[in-house]
Parts: sequence; structure tokens; C-alpha cells
Amino acid sequence: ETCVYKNKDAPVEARVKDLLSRMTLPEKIGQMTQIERVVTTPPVITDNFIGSVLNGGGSWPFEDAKTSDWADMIDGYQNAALASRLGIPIIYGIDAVHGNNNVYGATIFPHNIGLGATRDADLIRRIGAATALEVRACGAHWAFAPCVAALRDPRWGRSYESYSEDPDIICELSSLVSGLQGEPPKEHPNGYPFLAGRNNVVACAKHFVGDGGTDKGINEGNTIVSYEELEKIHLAPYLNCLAQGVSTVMASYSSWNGNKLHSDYFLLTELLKQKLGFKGFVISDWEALERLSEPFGSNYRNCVKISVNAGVDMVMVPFKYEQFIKDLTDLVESGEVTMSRIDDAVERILRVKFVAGLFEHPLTDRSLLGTVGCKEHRELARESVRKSLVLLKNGTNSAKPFLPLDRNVKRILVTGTHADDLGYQCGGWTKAWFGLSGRITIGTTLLDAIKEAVGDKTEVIYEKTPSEETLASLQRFSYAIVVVGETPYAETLGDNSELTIPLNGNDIVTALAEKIPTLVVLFSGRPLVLEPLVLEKAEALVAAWLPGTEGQGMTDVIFGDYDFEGKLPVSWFKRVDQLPLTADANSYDPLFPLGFGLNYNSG
Ligand SMILES: OC[C@@H]1[C@@H](O)[C@H](O)[C@@H](O)c2nc(-c3ccccc3)cn21
Repeated sequence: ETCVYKNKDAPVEARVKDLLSRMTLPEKIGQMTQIERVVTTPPVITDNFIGSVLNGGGSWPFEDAKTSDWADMIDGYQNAALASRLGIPIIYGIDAVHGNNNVYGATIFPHNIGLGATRDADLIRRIGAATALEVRACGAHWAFAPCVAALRDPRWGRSYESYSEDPDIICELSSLVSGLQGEPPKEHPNGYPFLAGRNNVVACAKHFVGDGGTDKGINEGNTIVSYEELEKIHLAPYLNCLAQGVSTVMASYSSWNGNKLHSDYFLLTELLKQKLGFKGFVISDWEALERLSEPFGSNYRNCVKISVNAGVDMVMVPFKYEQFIKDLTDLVESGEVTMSRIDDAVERILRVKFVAGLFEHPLTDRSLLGTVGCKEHRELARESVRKSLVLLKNGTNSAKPFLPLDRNVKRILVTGTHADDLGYQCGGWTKAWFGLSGRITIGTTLLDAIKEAVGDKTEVIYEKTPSEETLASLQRFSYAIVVVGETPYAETLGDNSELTIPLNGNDIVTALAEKIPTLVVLFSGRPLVLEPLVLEKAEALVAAWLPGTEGQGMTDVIFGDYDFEGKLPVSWFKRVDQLPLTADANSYDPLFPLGFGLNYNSG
């Protein structure tokens, strides 16, 4: 007789109970241990009963590894896990936060702040479904998405990972969960993990809770708010995620009123698990336990104790797994961490693995390879870009709007640091953790798209920085398109309190805008300082956020095939000394308010 847990027709809870009852302490603690691919080998997995593997941003099998190379790597790990005594499959997690962005050739969608400008929940759901296919194609089972942070201060280095400052918008766009995991049937119990099938991935609502509300936007900082404000602004999206059966939640590095989330029993256990009824598992962030003590990593045994007891179920160690396993084993043997806490954590992990069908389908479905970067997905990304663009200015008076641009003029000048840089266009979390510059993957830069879009008699002159002779003969051009913005960044590296346009973007605009009609396209992960230069001197101004690989979504709108639909998902400040500046504040004096956006018919 096959044991209950191996019986695919047995109820999930019976399979969980049966398997748990067979497990030794090392096997249980192994399930709670997530390690990074650089320290992962088949023997490491089998010897330590490892339950999960991840790759950090930019940790590839090798540069420009194809999706099939990723699948070979992950299936190699999986076969090791399946060879263990109980044959419990690993769950492999990856940061697919705007497409399967670690993997060369994947479709790269706009980052969340651009998606926030679309206000289109169904679009985001479709993005989730497409992303899930490309993630499964590489062998991964789990995407560390959606980030449902509320962007309360754009000085935060992770602004672009947030959909909006407004929790209502974030709640709407948490539909990514249903896209990634599939839509649960209406009778699905709230808070219970769900996964539709092999074309879906486990989702991860992050970072619980209040990650976007830290003081001055300091990454991993302290969110100082009342419980009511925490509930209204930061917790709300998690209710929507739980209602969609989100299977995992990632704890935040940040603190709430001085208490580190990773050691906060009230929030992780009493609120999320008991009051809200979350039945999936909580994963820590990367080396988050080390951050619980000063200096970093000191007294690690105590960090393990307070985080596991607070409610962390799986630890993204991700390198010192021997230390973690040793300390947690010691803590259980001494009774400082109870076996019932261990069993609760392992039950949650096993529940997700059974729900995700990993026991039935542990290896990559190679038939999905063709979905990676496929035309249909790139068209979806292109649609997303179109809907994410926000028109901030169009002509100096509505009498004669500057956009849509005439695509049949004699000659146009395209210039600026971001006009022909796919890496800049995609931003952070693309191929590398912080992002890169240059032709980093398969895609279409804005310059490529402009060349495609203009009439065949129209000459396109491109200069990254306008040359002296160009500046001396601007009358040769009907108009200029200047593309400037932020260079890629991630997390703390992106914390910034000046928020000016880098790489002397202002100078390029100023040099041109006085002399010929100039459209400025801004690539940024957040609002930047626009006055006095850019706003006054530019004939038209488009906020493109971080659009990803499908640059034609921008020319579709700029040349008038489609109208602008984007609405600001975040208040646009005049000066940084106004920050934090959100629409729900009592004094509100933005340059452009939350929800602002012109179109071809607006006055
Ligand atoms: O990539 C895995 C997770 C990701 O899912 C989280 O959203 C994010 O907070 C995060 N930061 C690091 C990370 C931080 C510092 C050094 C190295 C890595 C790793 N990770």
C-alpha cells in the first residue's frame, strides 16, 4: 500500500499529517531551511534534507544562461531531493518581480509603479499568468511577488516595486496573485494556500508589513504609525492576497514602532496567522535573522530563536545553513523552541508543497520553454507599457498640443542617456540585482521603437549626448525627443534624498528645449524633481517609469496609435523638502496630484 502522503487523491491535510508523522527532527528542520544556489549541490540537499533553494538577484547558472540551462540546474537539485528517504521535493524560489527578470530572454514587464498607473487589475492578472509560465519554464515553482508595499516616501530605494501610495490601488492590483497562482474557486477557504496547476507558481505577498512606510523612506528602517494606520495603509492588501489564497508571505526587514518584523510575534503570528487565518507559510528575507542583532550576525542562535518563535516558518538563510540547522536543533533540544512550533512551520511548508502539486510534478515541464519571451507575452508587455505612461504636459497651451508627434517630418533628433539603453529601460531586478546598462537581454529600446514607428522618409538622428554641431544646427530638426532618467538600482542602494535627474539630464533638456520643440521622456522608479527646468522648457513631458523590454508600447502612444490612459499612482512633489507627501495628508501641495494624467482629449 502506498502511504497516504504519496497518494495524490488523498486530502491535502491527511497527506500533511501522515508525512509529518514520519519525519525526524533533522528532516523537519531541513524543510525550514532555504539555501542559495551558490552553496547548493545534490549532496548538500540530501545530507541536510533541504526544503528550498533560491537564487539571489543576478545569481545565474552562468551569464546569459538560457531557460533550459536554468531548468537543468533546478531539476538537478530536485532529483537529489527526490532521492532522499521520504522523497520530499524542494520548492525553488526566484524574484520574478516584473517578468522572470533573472533569466536571459524572458519578457520584462513594467515595474510595479508603472503598473500602478494603469489601474487595470485584469491586466496585472494577465501579467501574472504570463510570468508564471516563464517561471515554470525555467524550473522554478515560486515567485517572490507581488510586493504590496505602500509607497509613502519616494526617497525609498524600492519605490518602483510598489504599485502606489494608495492602499486601494494596491488592493486592486494584488490580482497578480490570481495571475501567478490561478484563480481559486469562490468556495475556497480564506487564507488557505491555492495553486491551480502546472502552469502556475506559488506567489509571495511581501514584505509583511509596513515595508514602504519607513521613516524618510530609509530602506529596512522603522515604520512609526499607529496600529490603525498600519492596518489601513499597509495591512489592507494582505487581506486581498489571503482572499486569493496566497501561499506564502515574506516578512519585512523593517520595523514597526521599533520592533523588527522578523521577531514580532504579535504581527507574524497573532495577527497574520491567528486573526487573519493565514494557512500558508512565512518566509524570512535574506539574512534577515543576522539583522536582528548588533553587530550583524552576532548571537545568531538567539536570532534563530526569536524569529522562529515569532512565526517565521522558513528561513532564507541563505549561505550558513549548517549554523542555522545546528542552532535550531539545539534550540529544540533545549526546549527554547517547542516541537509544536516546528511542527506548525513544517505543516505549513508541506501544505504549500502538496497544494502546489510538487509531489506529482516535481520536475520542469519542458513543453513550456516556448513561452519564454514569446510574441504573445511581449504583446501583453507592450499593452502594459502603453497603459502605464502618464502624460504630464502636452504643449505650452492646450490650443496646440505637441503630442501626438508627426511621424512623417523630415528629420528628428533622438538624444539622452536613456534613449537606447535596454538596461536603463528595465531598471533594477533585471538580469542583475541592481540592474545593468546596455543591451542586456532581448528587447526593444525606445530608439529602436522610434525608428520602427516613423515614416520611411523621416530621418532619425541619434546622439546619446547632443554634439556641438548638432546644437549649432538644431533648425535642421522638426523636433527632439530627449530620454533621461534614473540609472538602475535596488534596495538600500536606491535610497536617495535629492531625487534629481541623474547624468545631467537637465542640461541635455535645457540645451535643446529653448531652441526646438522637445518631448522629454523620463525613465524613473519614482517622481523626481522637475522644476524649474524640465517642466517649463519641455514642450511635452511623459513619465514612462521603468517600462521593461517592450519599447514599442511608448511609440504606440507618443505617435498617436493609442491614447494616454495612465494616472499617477503616487503624488508628484515639487521639492523634496515637502516629503513625505501623500494625498491623504492634511496639507497637500503637489506639483501633480495622485491620479493626474492628461490624454489627447483632455483640455
Ligand atoms: O532575492 C531574495 C530577496 C527578495 O525576495 C526580497 O524582496 C529582498 O528584500 C531581498 N534582498 C536581498 C538581499 C539583500 C541584501 C544583500 C543580498 C540580498 C535578497 N532578497
